[in-house]
Order: sequence, then C-alpha cells, then structure tokens
Amino acid sequence: MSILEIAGFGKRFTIHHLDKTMPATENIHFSLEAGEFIGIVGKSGSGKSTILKSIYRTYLPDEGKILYDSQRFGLVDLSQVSDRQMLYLRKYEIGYVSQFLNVMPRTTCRQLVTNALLEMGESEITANVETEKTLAHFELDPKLWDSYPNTFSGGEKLRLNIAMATVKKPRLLLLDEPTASLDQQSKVRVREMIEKLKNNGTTLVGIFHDIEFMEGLCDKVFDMKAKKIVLDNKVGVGSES
Ligand SMILES: Nc1ncnc2c1ncn2[C@@H]1O[C@H](COP(=O)(O)OP(=O)(O)OP(=O)(O)O)[C@@H](O)[C@H]1O
Repeated sequence: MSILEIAGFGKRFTIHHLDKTMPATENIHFSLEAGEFIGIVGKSGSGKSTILKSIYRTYLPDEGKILYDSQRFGLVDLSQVSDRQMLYLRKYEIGYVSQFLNVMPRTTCRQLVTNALLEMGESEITANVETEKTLAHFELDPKLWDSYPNTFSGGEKLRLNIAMATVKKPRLLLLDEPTASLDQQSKVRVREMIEKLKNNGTTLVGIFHDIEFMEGLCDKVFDMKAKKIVLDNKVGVGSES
C-alpha cells in the first residue's frame, strides 16, 4: 500500500488586484511506497513547490486528494484533516525543509536541534549527544552552536534547517530545494544524510535544481510537463533511454 498518493491534485491562485484566477498546476497524480524517494522536476513556476506546500498543508488544494497513510491516524486526506491532527503530523511524522529558515527567535542553534529531539521524546542526554553529532555532520562551526541563527550566512541557515528536520527522522520528508545555495562539500553532507534516512525507511519527496544531485538517489522522477513519472527504477520506466 502507498504511504502517499496525490490524486487529481489541482491548485489555483487568485490575484486579487488583477481580479484573475490562475492555475498553479492541475491533474497531478503520483504515489509512493514507504521508503521511496520521488524527485519532482519541471521548469520554474510549473507548480513543484505548490505540491510540496499542499502536502505540508501550507496550501489547500482546489481539486484532488492528498492521501497519507499516517502512523497515528491511519489513512487520511491531508487536505481534510483537522488543524490539531496536522500539527501532530508536522511534529512527529512529516518534515519540511525549504531554503528559508523560520525559527523561534532568541533560540540558539544548539537549542533548536535539541528541542526538535526532545519533542520526539528523546532523553536530555541522548538529545544533547545527537545534537552535537548532527551539527558536526553538517559542518556547522562549533563557534556557532551557541549563537542565534539570525546572523548566520545563507548556507549556515540552510544546514541548520536540514539538521533540525533530519534529526527527527521523519516518516515523510519534503525537501524544497534544500541545497540551493550550498557548496559542493555541504551538498555531499546533505546527500549522505538523505541516504541514511532512506536506509532507515524515511519516504522523501524532493525538488532539486541540481539534477546531478538527484542521480542515483531518487527511485522515481515526476515530470511536471509530461505530468507523469518519467523514471521508475523499480519498473524500469526511462531506464532504456
Ligand atoms: N501564494 C501564492 N499566490 C499567488 N500565486 C502563487 C502563490 N504561490 C505560487 N503561486 C504561483 O503558482 C505558480 C507555481 O508556483 P511554484 O512556486 O509552485 O512553482 P515552482 O515550480 O516551485 O517554481 P520554482 O522552480 O521557480 O521554485 C507560479 O506561477 C506562482 O507565481
């Protein structure tokens, strides 16, 4: 059974000052088995982020269903669950990483990662050890660990963002161009973490500008233009070309 199924998804935006409604995307169908990684590709403005934001319920779809087989509530349509259920799922099951860091003010880098672990029910001792391991993995300079991230560089913020999401080992992780402003070395670190999460059973949906980065990592690739899966390693779609 699929852990995630997007069925007939469509989203429109109303541009009020133009009194116009524009489709962001429509007729999107794909599904994922637990532990798979799907990459979404397509040109800028084709609606890739809109799909991810709708899975995370930042946006509500206008058409279709977003079926998620949750551990806590069983099979749910993420566009229909209550706010309380969605908060639970965001806290314990579904992670989202974008290029932007949006965190509690006056909280240090170390506290942010530790809090994420404590939220998942880890003991304080484990949380402290795991925090340092994770910050070191993403090569955040120890000098930064007890600083507030509002002064961090773009790449440092991004690495902290990824650290906070991945340390929770979510069941479903949504990656919206998380490597956009990273150097090669940091990208390798992100890739290693994704591989580790995948090996531990995390299901991933990702958008990456850098197609090379996705190579060998994705089980499936969904193309926004063709509106279909163009590569499926399991059934061999696309493998002949
Ligand atoms: N909140 C919003 N209000 C109005 N229009 C929006 C909103 N969010 C997205 N759109 C529009 O929906 C379309 C799809 O946007 P989306 O960000 O999903 O594209 P994308 O494929 O992720 O693009 P990129 O690769 O440039 O990030 C765009 O035309 C965008 O302008």
